[in-house]
Amino acid sequence: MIHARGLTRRFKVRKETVEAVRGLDLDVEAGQLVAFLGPNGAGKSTTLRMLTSLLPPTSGTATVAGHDIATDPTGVRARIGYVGQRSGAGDDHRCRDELVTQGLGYGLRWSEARRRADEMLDMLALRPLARRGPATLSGGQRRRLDIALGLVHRPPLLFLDEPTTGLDPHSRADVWEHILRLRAELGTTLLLTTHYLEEADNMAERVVVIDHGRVIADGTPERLKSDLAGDRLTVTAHDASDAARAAEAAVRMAGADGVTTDGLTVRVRVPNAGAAMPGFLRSLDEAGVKVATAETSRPTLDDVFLALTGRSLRESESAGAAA
Ligand SMILES: Nc1ncnc2c1ncn2[C@@H]1O[C@H](COP(=O)(O)OP(=O)(O)OP(=O)(O)O)[C@@H](O)[C@H]1O
Repeated sequence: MIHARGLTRRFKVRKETVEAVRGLDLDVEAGQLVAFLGPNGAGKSTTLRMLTSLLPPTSGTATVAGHDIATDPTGVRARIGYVGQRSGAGDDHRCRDELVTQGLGYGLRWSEARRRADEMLDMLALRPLARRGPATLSGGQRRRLDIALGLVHRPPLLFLDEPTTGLDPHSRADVWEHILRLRAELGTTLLLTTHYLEEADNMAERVVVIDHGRVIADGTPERLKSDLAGDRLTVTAHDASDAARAAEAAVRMAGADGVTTDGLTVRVRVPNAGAAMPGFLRSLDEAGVKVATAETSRPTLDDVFLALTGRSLRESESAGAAA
């Protein structure tokens, strides 16, 4: 559905050149739900805008839904939906009229445009709001209307740029429920961007991590976490000498990696925490180490980002927000 090679975009800002996307390769098969995850300014939106043919690449090539973004942008646009960060709905028309107008814009006949508009209103639970103007909708309802507008011509591929940013947790869950239902019912291939680690982890079957315009990791959330971050065992020792001996025992443990001590707390990365903990506790007991608490933890996608970049995605986000 998407095949991109060496996709690159530079911007000239005064005398400086910003390399927004650097040599991106990407293949997305039909039916996948792919999340682009990365901090502010990583190049996620720029990539989406190139793949949707809204922005020409500086170099590189891509075919999207079988059409070349450079030589056949019209062919690309007819086969995709794009929901940008800013709402595409105007404020002058009622929701249903917006949808019908959008359908007509895609070359549908009147009767077909009306039928599709009604179908989308039902699918995104907007029917009770059909006669309202977009300006009167809540953030979550408006996002659902944007998604309906992106889907009115039934594209096989839908791009969503931060579909849930700025929404409260309830509305985010609601938008997700609709996205997942659309996918199940229409089989739409979905490529979306998000800042929310938990969303990418829970909802996407494939996460493409982007940083400084490059893909730095690509895989299922489970795979990324086990390959790049690993599970963790954490024990809190009774006193400093116990902590030192616990750290020594951790270093000797088979498969252990990255032992750190913080006061009385010793942390160690292992491939499978559940399997490793009983043996670790036995070795501590044999060494006469007194343990106050012991716990296992699974890594998050933030641990993956940290392992890859040395930065936390959450910290990069707040730094970006403050900038
Ligand atoms: N039109 C433009 N002119 C100049 N620089 C731009 C332009 N569009 C994007 N950039 C720069 O390119 C880089 C990537 O921006 P982009 O919007 O793709 O990032 P992003 O990952 O989508 O970030 P966010 O999560 O904040 O939306 C940033 O440094 C940004 O400032």
